[in-house]
Amino acid sequence: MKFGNSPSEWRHLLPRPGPDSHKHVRGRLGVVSGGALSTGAARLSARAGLRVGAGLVKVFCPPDAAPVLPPSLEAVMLASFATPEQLQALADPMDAVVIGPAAGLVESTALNLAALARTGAALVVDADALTLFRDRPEQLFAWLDRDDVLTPHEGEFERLFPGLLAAEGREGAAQEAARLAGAIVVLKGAATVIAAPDGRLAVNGDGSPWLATAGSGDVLAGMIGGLIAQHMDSFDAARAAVWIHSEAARRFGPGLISEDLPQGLPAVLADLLNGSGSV
Ligand SMILES: NC(=O)C1=CN([C@@H]2O[C@H](COP(=O)(O)OP(=O)(O)OC[C@H]3O[C@@H](n4cnc5c(N)ncnc54)[C@H](OP(=O)(O)O)[C@@H]3O)[C@@H](O)[C@H]2O)[C@@H](O)CC1
Ligand SMILES: Nc1ncnc2c1ncn2[C@@H]1O[C@H](COP(=O)(O)OP(=O)(O)O)[C@@H](O)[C@H]1O
Repeated sequence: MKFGNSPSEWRHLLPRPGPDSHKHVRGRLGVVSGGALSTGAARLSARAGLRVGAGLVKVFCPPDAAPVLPPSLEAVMLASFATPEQLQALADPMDAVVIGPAAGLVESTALNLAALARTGAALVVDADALTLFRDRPEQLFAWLDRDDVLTPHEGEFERLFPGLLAAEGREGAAQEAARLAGAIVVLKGAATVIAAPDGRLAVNGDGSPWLATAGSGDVLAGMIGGLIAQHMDSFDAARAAVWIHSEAARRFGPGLISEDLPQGLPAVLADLLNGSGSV
């Protein structure tokens, strides 16, 4: 079933806190950080997850990053892990976890992903956690559930699904990739295609070119994770996040850097939830 991606299709599904909500009820998001020199991407994801409404966001970092992160995290919580088993224990209470942004193209990233797959959390798999599996995509797919989300740009997509884009075009390739992976696939680009293994397909055709800046994909991964943590269906979370991300960039315009995106989200969300403004 093919959808467009106008807000009228999903705005009624956006989460909002009720009078009895507390932070744990609103949704818990985990974000796996890279090492001491690679923490920025996880910070972007975490901040975006909080801004999109997750009640609690925790960054999980390797021990060398633990002294680096606290000065740049305020509302975002922090926990360090030394082994995949420790990461699994930390992630177990989470509703969703983002892994991949600046995670490193090292085997520990694969082991960490396997550990997360043993938890009940839905996974958002991006960047290095995609590229790492370029020679063994079946291993990644075997660890995924149908509510997990892969967020490749075209380069990452080609690494996991060689030749599929050229053979099928963007929509067909995303659909086939979702079927092969058994998970939601968000094929990013000027037009972003969101495909589910059950055949649902949405095309977000009006992406903002101001998003062509380092780290904007890390923000999107955090937004998708933040909406899933709030118990939104993963396909709807992904297509809503893609639209909101692009709208925040469009409103900011020239000079946008990825740090600006999370702070642009409240105005877009307010217009969506209140049914006002330009949306
Ligand atoms: N704040 C931080 O800490 C940030 C940290 N980050 C982290 O840095 C790490 C490495 O990131 P990265 O950019 O080098 O890896 P990646 O995107 O695979 O590019 C490698 C090659 O792929 C290609 N390629 C790229 N995009 C493409 C596209 N859309 N469509 C098609 N092809 C595309 C392109 O090849 P070319 O076309 O130049 O031959 C490019 O040279 C990673 O861990 C990431 O998470 C970033 O998130 C930024 C913010
Ligand atoms: N020209 C463009 N028009 C619209 N959206 C774009 C354009 N270029 C990039 N984007 C969007 O910006 C984001 C870039 O993500 P990604 O390539 O993973 O960057 P990073 O790894 O630096 O975070 C994606 O959401 C993509 O759809």
